[in-house]
Amino acid sequence: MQFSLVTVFCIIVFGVVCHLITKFVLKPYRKRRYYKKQGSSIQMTERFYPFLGDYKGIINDYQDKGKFIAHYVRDLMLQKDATPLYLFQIPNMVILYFRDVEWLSELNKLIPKYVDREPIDNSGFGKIGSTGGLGQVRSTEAWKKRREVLMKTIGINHASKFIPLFIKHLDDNFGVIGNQQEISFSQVANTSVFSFILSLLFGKNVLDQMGLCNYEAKDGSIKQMKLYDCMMTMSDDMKSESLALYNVIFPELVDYNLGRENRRNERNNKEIGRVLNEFIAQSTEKNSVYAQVIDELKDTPQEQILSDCISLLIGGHETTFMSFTSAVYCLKKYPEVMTKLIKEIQTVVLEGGKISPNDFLQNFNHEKLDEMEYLTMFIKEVLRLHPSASRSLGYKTLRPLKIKDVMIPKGEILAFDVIGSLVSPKQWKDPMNFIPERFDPTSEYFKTPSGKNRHPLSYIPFTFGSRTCPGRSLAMLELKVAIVYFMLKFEYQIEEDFLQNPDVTFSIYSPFELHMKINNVKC
Ligand code: HEM
Repeated sequence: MQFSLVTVFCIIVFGVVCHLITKFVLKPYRKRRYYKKQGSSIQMTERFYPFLGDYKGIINDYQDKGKFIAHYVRDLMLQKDATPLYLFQIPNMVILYFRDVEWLSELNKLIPKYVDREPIDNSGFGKIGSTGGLGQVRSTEAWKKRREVLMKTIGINHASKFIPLFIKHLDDNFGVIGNQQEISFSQVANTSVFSFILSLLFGKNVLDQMGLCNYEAKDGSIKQMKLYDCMMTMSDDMKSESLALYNVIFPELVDYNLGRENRRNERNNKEIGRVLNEFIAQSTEKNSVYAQVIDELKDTPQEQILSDCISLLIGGHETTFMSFTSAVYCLKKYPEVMTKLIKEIQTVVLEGGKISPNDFLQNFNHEKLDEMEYLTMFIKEVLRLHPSASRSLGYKTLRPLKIKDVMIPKGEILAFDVIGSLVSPKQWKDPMNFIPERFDPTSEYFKTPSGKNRHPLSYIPFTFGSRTCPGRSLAMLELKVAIVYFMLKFEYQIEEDFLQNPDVTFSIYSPFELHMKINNVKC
């Protein structure tokens, strides 16, 4: 009996070891060989490790040196031998990055019939409220209808009506800052954008009326926190867990909430859902996006609309405040750009001194924003060189496909390489230089280095096609308002070393925070 138990145990261990070796060594190597045979269109790392794939090399080269991991992908694009595709492999995950306009164009034709959304970001912040919201589900007819209604509610024709609400949230957070104060700009921008999006989605009084979350800390103690603080703390918890080696090797641990930390994250995640649900159940707000969509889509379950709104909250928060932060950083880094923007604010917004900054901020005239051509070019350049989302969400091939000369099997994860595409030396002159004029048709930088017109898919900070960012118009408006607001109100100073550090960027997962000193509060 004893012998047979030992035998069974040995067989099980042997089986598990064989399974792990197949899954983490043989299959990844086979996949690599498969794509190598597909021709020269696909680049992959030279240092590929059993069990770890590309992970170790990238961590060594980037994370450990305090650099932003996505710059690894961007820097590949700047190499002479850059190929249209890049294969990124970590143990249980393979992503084929598309970064050439012709290939992106081919991919676009296949979405959503043959290639559709696959939620692969479940280990990071994407997991918060991941109950199958707008950005996490397949492109069904029902999804399309909900997306249309949500976009109509937050889209450009309506977005300008949210300006007073946004200014109020900017005032609540920036208005308390005094002369000579040292601040974490990232923190203040983060809170402003989050509280605005939350109010827009669920109601003006959401922050006063919403209950507290019972956040479970690492040591098991429970802390009562406001929703915002809870989400931010959880975001940090989840980001650090998503980079933990055991979760990278076994993403199932995250999927099924196994392990102490993953279980704790899941409990905290549910707590956020509970607080939001409680608030919605007792809210009488009629003008919120949530209430309007409920009103229009009577047949759609309310939980679905709540999940969609959480998708908007998550999609529209970090991306936007990070871009705002990059903009303020770039203005100090490139003083000539700051001078041009100040001039435009003086002429267009303040009408050469006829209007005072205070008056303008109290009666924000959004039509003036449309006249600010330099501001628009500046924001476009910020989003090009500092995209806050460095790649698209995941797309999955629903059947084997041939794109140009490459056969891609069913079930492969594809992504738009946003950060790489935006510096493609074929499309952009001096791609690493910050030149807002490259969006001015009269500028020499408007064309490609070979003098042609740039391909429409060369500029993809929000990607394109049927799954493009639904919040892009709102985001552009928010950025314009926030930048003009900040410039009218403050003179500021950023440490020179930080300004000169070429690695600094503000993006999801980037390791930087912007600190500054306020030299003067102007109004
Ligand atoms: C500067 C700000 C923003 C940037 C750079 C940005 C960028 C992106 C990118 C790259 C994607 C992935 C698209 C794809 O997978 O092809 C995306 C998706 C998404 N974004 Fe944004 N975004 C921003 C602001 C917003 C805002 C303000 C909202 C909502 C209020 C929002 C909501 C979403 C949602 C819901 C998705 C998923 C779309 C889907 O799968 O159908 N984003 N965004």
